[in-house]
Amino acid sequence: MAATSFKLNTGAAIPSLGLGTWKSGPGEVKKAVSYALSIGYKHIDGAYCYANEDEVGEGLKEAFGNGVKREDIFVTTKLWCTYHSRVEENLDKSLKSLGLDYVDLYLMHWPVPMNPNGNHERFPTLPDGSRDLVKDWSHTQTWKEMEKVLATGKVKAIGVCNYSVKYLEELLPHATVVPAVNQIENHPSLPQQEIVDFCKSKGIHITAYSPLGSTGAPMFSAGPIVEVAKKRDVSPACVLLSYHIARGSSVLAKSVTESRIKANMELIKLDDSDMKTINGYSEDLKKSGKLVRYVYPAFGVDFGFPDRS
Ligand SMILES: NC(=O)C1=CN([C@@H]2O[C@H](COP(=O)(O)OP(=O)(O)OC[C@H]3O[C@@H](n4cnc5c(N)ncnc54)[C@H](OP(=O)(O)O)[C@@H]3O)[C@@H](O)[C@H]2O)C=CC1
Ligand SMILES: O=C[C@H](O)[C@@H](O)[C@@H](O)[C@H](O)C(=O)O
Repeated sequence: MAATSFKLNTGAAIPSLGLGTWKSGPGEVKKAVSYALSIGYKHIDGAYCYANEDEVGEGLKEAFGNGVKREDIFVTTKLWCTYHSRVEENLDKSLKSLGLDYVDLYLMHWPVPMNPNGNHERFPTLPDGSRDLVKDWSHTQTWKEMEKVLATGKVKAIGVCNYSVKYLEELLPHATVVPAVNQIENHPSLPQQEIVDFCKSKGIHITAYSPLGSTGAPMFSAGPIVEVAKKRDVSPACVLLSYHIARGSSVLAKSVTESRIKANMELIKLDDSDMKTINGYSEDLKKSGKLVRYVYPAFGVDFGFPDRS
């Protein structure tokens, strides 16, 4: 059986599988959250930036009304870029929307501060259309603010997203608290082995996002995924999600479709031969410079990922 949870450096357990909520639209996400929790999901991943936390909160409320206990589930949300110097303020907004008094994990969404007083609350731009970034505030300062909210008890653990080895090497000398999690894009077309290994060596747990290749699940048709799925008599989704559990990572899958939310709960223990097939595919893409990164927002910043500057 595949592991159902992993231990964080805080001592808490993070469930292996979480329901993603990015791009889960109005009228969809309440139902998705409530349904997922009713069939046994234990982890909901949200973010202030997704602009749907009110409805995620309605889904949580419905689930609690149906007997799900707060202490039995794990809720993650994220600090948005326009709030890097106002961490507690952004956290309080998320908690209010979610209807919670704490989250289990609070993540810095991207290591890039954006103008808190710009022309848009979430996505401020300059006259040339580029993102309005703050140049005199560093992500290491943001981390110190994240550490402060840990002391309030409103978050049980803090972590980061979208951190390359380069950015982690900048952060760690300033950190009193080592991030519990680094949430990164991860799938066989973007294995990010160097970050996975680095995080392991520092006790930072990896959570994989966009495991299906994000919108439309394009990873389903990758040859070796289909091959392993046929061999194991499971779906491509099952292979793509189970791949992370085999690597010691947790994984987030987004869906607003009940049948898919349910299907994505099927996780198996991939064996060495399955992993060899998948890793061979990743190696070939790496050698030929064909790794695929589906999520790379237009910050105009080099995040230090070897596949993309
Ligand atoms: N920290 C960060 O910067 C980021 C975090 N994330 C988090 O990770 C989560 C997952 O990543 P995301 O990018 O959403 O993409 P996923 O890789 O989870 O793919 C989601 C897409 O796959 C479809 N899908 C899901 N399950 C199935 C299935 N069994 N069969 C067929 N299609 C399926 C969904 O369709 P449908 O919904 O229509 O059913 C949707 O179009 C996010 O929702 C978010 O919570 C994601 C990106 C960045
Ligand atoms: O979590 C999902 C992604 O990181 C998403 O929040 C960003 O891609 C955002 O839409 C942006 O454009 O910066």
